Amino acid sequence: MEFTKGHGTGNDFLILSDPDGYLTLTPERVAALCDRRRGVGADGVLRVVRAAEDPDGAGQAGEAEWFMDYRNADGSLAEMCGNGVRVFVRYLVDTGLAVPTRGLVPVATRAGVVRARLDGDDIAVEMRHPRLYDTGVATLGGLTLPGTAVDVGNPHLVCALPAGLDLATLDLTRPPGVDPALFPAGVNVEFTSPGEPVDGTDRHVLMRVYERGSAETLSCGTGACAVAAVALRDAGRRVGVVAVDVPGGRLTVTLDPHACWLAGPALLVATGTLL
Ligand SMILES: N[C@@H](CCC[C@H](N)C(=O)O)C(=O)O
Repeated sequence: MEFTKGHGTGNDFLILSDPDGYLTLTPERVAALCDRRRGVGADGVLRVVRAAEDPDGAGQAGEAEWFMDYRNADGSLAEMCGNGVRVFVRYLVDTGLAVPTRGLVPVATRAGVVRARLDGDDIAVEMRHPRLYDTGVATLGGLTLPGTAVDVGNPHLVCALPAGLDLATLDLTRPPGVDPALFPAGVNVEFTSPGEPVDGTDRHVLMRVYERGSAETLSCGTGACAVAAVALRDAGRRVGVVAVDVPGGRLTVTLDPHACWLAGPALLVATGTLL
């Protein structure tokens, strides 16, 4: 079977084309493919299937031809992946599977239909509006960090570091502790520090993330949306443009009362054959 490798700000994906939905992807198979020593290596798998041919996508087939079947590196399913959608759309357009209509490409996901717009190397996607719904804490080493629970289609806990604690010093080789009663299905945990002002933006945030099902990654698009919403809330705002710097580069999140746009580079880098 052929595969394509792509990434968005270093959040990397193995893309498998399965238009008619014949492929059975077990969690074990996904984990083996994503293994960085024994497999191809990736933070997750994007299976490209016609929405009508997948039970999770069929209800959206009237709005989007293609369904993003996203799996984390450990084989678990996730509802949404912001960088994944952007790379998915790059694949659809580059392979001719989709042609933008009025500049937009719709994609069905487990969190509903989202729409993406192409702009050179960048792809922007209109995500679900982040919903800040609770408070929680993450524990890491000896630290207990208060945070905000945010729903972006998938769950997040955004924790601002206290002044003086350097983001780079966090040990994210192990999962942060969280309250399982607040996050029964697990959670992606973002750690943030304020960044220097960036022209054309209202806020600048530095972020590292420990992703549910994939461990620390170089970037997380839904995480950036969650972080942007919390940064604006903390500034007493509901709308604005936020630059979110992740270890893999920069994402820009634009929030208005009705929409949340996530923008950044999305690139395909290789194709190959699975043996
Ligand atoms: N990296 C993704 C998020 C992928 C899913 C996440 N690990 C989860 O389980 O919710 C992004 O760019 O949003």
